[in-house]
Amino acid sequence: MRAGRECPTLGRTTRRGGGMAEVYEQLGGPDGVRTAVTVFYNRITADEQLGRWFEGIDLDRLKAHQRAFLTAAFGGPQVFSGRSLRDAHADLAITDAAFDTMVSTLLTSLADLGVPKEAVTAVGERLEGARAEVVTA
Ligand code: HEM
Repeated sequence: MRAGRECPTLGRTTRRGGGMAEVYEQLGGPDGVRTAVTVFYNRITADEQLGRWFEGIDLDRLKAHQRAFLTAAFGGPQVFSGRSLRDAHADLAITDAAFDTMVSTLLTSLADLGVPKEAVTAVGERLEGARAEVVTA
C-alpha cells in the first residue's frame, strides 16, 4: 500500500510515512538528523514566545526535551523519564499557541532540510495527537 492511503481495516494505524526510520533516512542518517536537531534547536531558542518556558532551564535538560520531542515527532519508542506527558507538563501552563510554534518550527525545519511533504505532514499529525496532554492553559 502506498504511504498516505488508509487501510480499510486498520485505518490510521497503517504506516503513512514519517515514521522514525523513514524520517531518519530522508534526513540523510545520523549526520542529517544532527543537522536537523541543530537547526530546530537554534530556531526554538531564538523564539521570543517560547523563551518563557525554556529560559533558565539548563542546557542538558533542554537537550533532553528536544530529544523527547523529536522522538515523539518521528514516532520512535518513548525514551522519557517515568512521567507521563500530561504529568510532565501539568504545571507549565503551556498554551495552544506555544504548542503550535514548537510544531510548526519543527515542520518548517524538516521541510527546509528536504524531507518530503507527505512525511512532514505525517509528523505534524502525530504531534497533534499529543496536544491534549501537553497544552494546559
Ligand atoms: C509532543 C510534544 C512534547 C513532548 C513529547 C514533550 C516531552 C517532554 C517530556 C518527556 C518532559 C519531561 C522531562 C522529564 O521528566 O524530565 C517534558 C518537560 C517539559 N516540557 Fe515538554 N514536550 C512536548 C511539548 C512541549 C511544549 C510545546 C513546551 C513549551 C512550549 C514544552 C515545555 C516543557 C518544559 C518547560 C518541561 C520541563 C523541563 C524541565 O524542567 O526539565 N514541552 N516535555
